[in-house]
Amino acid sequence: MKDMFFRCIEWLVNVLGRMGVPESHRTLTATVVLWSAVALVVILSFMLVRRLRRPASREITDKTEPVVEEPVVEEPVVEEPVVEEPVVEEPVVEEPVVEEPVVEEPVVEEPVVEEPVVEEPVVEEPVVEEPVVEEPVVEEPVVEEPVVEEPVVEEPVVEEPVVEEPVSLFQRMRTGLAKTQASLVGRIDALLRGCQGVDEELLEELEEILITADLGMKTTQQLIQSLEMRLDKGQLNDPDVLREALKGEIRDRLMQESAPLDPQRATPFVIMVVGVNGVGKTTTIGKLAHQYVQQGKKVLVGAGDTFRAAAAEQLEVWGQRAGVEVIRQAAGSDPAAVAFDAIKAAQARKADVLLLDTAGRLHTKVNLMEELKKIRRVLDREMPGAPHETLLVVDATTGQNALVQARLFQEAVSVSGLALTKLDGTARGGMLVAIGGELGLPIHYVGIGEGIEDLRPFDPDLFVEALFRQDG
Ligand SMILES: Nc1nc2c(ncn2[C@@H]2O[C@H](COP(=O)(O)OP(=O)(O)OP(=O)(O)O)[C@@H](O)[C@H]2O)c(=O)[nH]1
Repeated sequence: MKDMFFRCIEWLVNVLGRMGVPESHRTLTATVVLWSAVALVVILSFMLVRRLRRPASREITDKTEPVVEEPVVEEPVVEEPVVEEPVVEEPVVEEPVVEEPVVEEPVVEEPVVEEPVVEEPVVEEPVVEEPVVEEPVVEEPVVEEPVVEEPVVEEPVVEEPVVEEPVSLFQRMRTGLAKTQASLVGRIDALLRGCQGVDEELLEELEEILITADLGMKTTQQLIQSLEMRLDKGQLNDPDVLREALKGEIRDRLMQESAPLDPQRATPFVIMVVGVNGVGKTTTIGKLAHQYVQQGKKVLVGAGDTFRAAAAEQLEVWGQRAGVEVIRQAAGSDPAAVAFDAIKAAQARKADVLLLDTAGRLHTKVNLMEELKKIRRVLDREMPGAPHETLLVVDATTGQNALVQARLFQEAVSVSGLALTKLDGTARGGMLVAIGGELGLPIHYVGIGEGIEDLRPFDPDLFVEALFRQDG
């Protein structure tokens, strides 16, 4: 065996020599080749043996009959005693290994030629994004069912005619005259209540009540004299008759003097408005302007109160409310000059009515009265007969002082009529009768509030009824 091995080596060395392998490498190469061949033979043999053995085993497997699993009858397991046989260990005869001398030949390392790695370019296929085809959302139309509103059958509101006048005016008068009613009529009723008849003594007590209720001395005496005459004639035998007679006398006094303003008398119809500070002149002019505009008249307003700075502005406000033009000059200018401008403008613009405001500073009454006289002269010069009305505005809550004021203005500018303001307040109705009785002046208007509509023609009947009302 050994010889055969060395002979093979020799043979291989020769073959390698013929192949041109250098001598120094031949033996080693031959040894390696031979051992490799031996190893290859051994491996092939082993594989051949395994291949030959496999079919037999497969056949056995194929021929295996199906296992019929019989019911397992579990018999009692009789455990037999395990007789452990003694293991006879055979002596291992180790053959002596003959180590052959290893001839180490220098290893010639062949240069490793590394082949260049050719990296194939990665061709990135373009990602073709398929377009997302969004299916259109077909919104189904919301079919709103029509709300069938049942027709609201509004029953016709049958507005009953509200008879505002004279009811509301009467109510306001009643409220405004409550104080007078208590101090005058209330006391008269208390006096007459227990009386069986009417005599001089009763009339004297009545006289006292009238004087203290703002009717003034002169008016009171006139009234008592008239009642005494009736008593003498035997017409006053009952307290109720006396009450009705007094009521009639007061109404007559108010009625006698009352006369409506008549703007038809002249064009322009000039109304000069006078009165002391704060009685309601400007407000009354605004309300009057509104009334005339409502009647379809062309109205102009002259701001003759140049003394109080804010007076003209206040009048402008009322002018705007009523929709009329206001003729004015700077504060402090001559009121007569304003009167001149105003009447000229009224004539030029063919106004139907000219309302002229004036100052009301009573503390400089001499100057005031002179000023008012001058205004009158200017107006009369520009339009003979003007002013056609000189309206004295009196605050109904003033009492006896109103009578004093009225006398003053009457003397200076010959007042032709009255406008009684604030009758919706705590008016002193007795004073009204006094002014009418003593000065013989008609009461044209009453103011029953601060609104533009709150000016009413004076109605003596209504006034007396409100004053002499009996509660309950
Ligand atoms: N309750 C009530 N108030 C009134 C009435 N008339 C006027 N007034 C108020 O009285 C106040 C004075 O009114 P004005 O019109 O400014 O008085 P005036 O006389 O012009 O005053 P001067 O410009 O200072 O001279 C205001 O507050 C008005 O609103 C009325 O009839 N009833």
